Amino acid sequence: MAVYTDVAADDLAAFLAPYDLGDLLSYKGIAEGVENTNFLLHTTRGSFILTLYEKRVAEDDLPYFLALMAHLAARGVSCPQPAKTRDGTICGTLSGRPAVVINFLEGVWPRRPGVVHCAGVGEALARMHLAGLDFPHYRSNPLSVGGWRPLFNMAASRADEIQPGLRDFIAAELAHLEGCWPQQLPTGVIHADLFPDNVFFIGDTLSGLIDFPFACNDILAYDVAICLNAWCFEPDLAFNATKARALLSAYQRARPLSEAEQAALPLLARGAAMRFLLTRLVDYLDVPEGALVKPKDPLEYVRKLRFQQTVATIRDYGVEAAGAVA
Ligand SMILES: Nc1ncnc2c1ncn2[C@@H]1O[C@H](COP(=O)(O)OP(=O)(O)O)[C@@H](O)[C@H]1O
Ligand SMILES: N[C@@H](CCOP(=O)(O)O)C(=O)O
Repeated sequence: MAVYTDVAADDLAAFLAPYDLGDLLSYKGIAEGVENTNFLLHTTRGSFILTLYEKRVAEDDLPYFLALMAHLAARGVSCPQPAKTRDGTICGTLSGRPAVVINFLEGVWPRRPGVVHCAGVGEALARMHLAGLDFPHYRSNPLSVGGWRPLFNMAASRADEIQPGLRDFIAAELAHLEGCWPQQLPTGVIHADLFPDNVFFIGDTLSGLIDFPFACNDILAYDVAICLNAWCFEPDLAFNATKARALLSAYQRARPLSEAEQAALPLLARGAAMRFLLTRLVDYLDVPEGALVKPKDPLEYVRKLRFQQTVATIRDYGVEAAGAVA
């Protein structure tokens, strides 16, 4: 359960008073997510999600992704919308944290993503990338290649507690990635955390995307690589080429990848695996006292990274190269 910050009922009632969200009937901490504190609110006007932003979200970044959610929704990408107070304010402060109320999105995230879900997320990701092309704001990605060494430095001295040799493994891979990270690929707005728990479905139909605090401007194909890692491995961490084909084909039907993007995909997937390995490692080694959270397993991403190191071309994902989109 991700609840880092407690909220007293009186404080919540005072926080909600300037909104037109009805009277608060109940609220409870949400047993999912690892980054921020989330509560499900029931009011006389319906259900809402209250998010208190924690350590990885700077208050200055909130306007970017709150505006992005409105921009995407206006272009047909289903995602929650922030509630406004009667004077038009979106973000407030609650229990000392920046806090926002968003509407409740119907659907459930797939606990065991199948091929149909991979196709759904591939298409939705491409549509999100296209919808973001005219988004007028810019936020660099603090968790791209330049942000990985500071994370490594935070965890390096204790990495071998998780797995002997992990420190040297990461050090070598990080040096490699820093030396050849691509600079010329198409960029735009990326979600940067589009894992299965951030994509809702009703039946087999995708109903919406949530959780935009990592959204930023970065290499579009890097977002595809994040999804390959998050969606196309089995619980035993075997790579599933059928799922990768479904995800990449659906993506490319909406937004074909250039030859350069296709060629870079294995490298981007190594970087994407490194990014989540590092944040998981840092979080695993430093769970805040009293926090209700189940940290995610860094070793899952060591295994995924080791797989991606064996991939030479997009064909190794079971996908035909440029032009031949299934
Ligand atoms: N708009 C929403 N509608 C319905 N449920 C939501 C919504 N936003 C978040 N949730 C629920 O809260 C959980 C955690 O949200 P998430 O945004 O992933 O957390 P975090 O901020 O920690 O990444 C989700 O898995 C989902 O169950
Ligand atoms: N997706 C990240 C963790 C952050 O995502 P959340 O949506 O679970 O808060 C990971 O798997 O490491």
